[in-house]
Amino acid sequence: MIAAEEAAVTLSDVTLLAPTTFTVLPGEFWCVTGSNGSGKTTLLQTFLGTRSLTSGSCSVWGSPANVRMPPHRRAVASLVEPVPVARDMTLREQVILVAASWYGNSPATAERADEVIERLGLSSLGDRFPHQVSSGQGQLFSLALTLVRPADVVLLDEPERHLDDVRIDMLISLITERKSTGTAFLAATHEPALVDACDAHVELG
Ligand SMILES: Nc1ncnc2c1ncn2[C@@H]1O[C@H](COP(=O)(O)OP(=O)(O)OP(=O)(O)O)[C@@H](O)[C@H]1O
Repeated sequence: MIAAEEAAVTLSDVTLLAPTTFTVLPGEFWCVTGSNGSGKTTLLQTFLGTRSLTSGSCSVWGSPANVRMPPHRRAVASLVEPVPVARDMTLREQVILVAASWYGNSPATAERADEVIERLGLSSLGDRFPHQVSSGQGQLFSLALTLVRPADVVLLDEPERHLDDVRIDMLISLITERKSTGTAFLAATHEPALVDACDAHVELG
């Protein structure tokens, strides 16, 4: 489903991503590991299509990753760059809005959004505004906005950011359930629990 073939990024004489090759199949959860500065975010950006490769290739469903192409944007959900949020809408309203933009505005869509909110432990905070939650709760909100939409591939950059062990377990169980429906996950992480839960990982650096 997603494949890197000798994918590399250099800027002048700086190596952002050394040549990297791997393939993630539908329904697989892969982690990208490696020390700080080893190129994990850069790799996710190349699959997102926001960072150009200097050699090799990164493809989604056999096509080069290109954020300008609607089929690519439809296939790929991501929490790599900060997710834009509205200050004047509650968390629940925003998750429903994203779900409705993909599934249409219906009671079933609201139920779908509520389920993601509940699975990420945010039910009691649904009526709050983004500036009224903690850093970890804000991270869960960003994950809810990312996971509520359909996607063939989900790219996550350090999804464990600000989360405690209980919330990391919640995230793992949501990923595990979603991958069983065929969605592929690629997560850059420093979190051992995520690496333990994944099907395979690629180590950079
Ligand atoms: N715009 C840039 N110009 C030059 N070098 C850059 C630029 N952006 C990133 N780098 C360098 O590219 C390398 C890879 O950065 P990247 O953010 O992909 O690493 P990372 O593995 O995600 O790190 P971390 O674990 O700290 O998040 C780093 O050495 C970084 O300093």
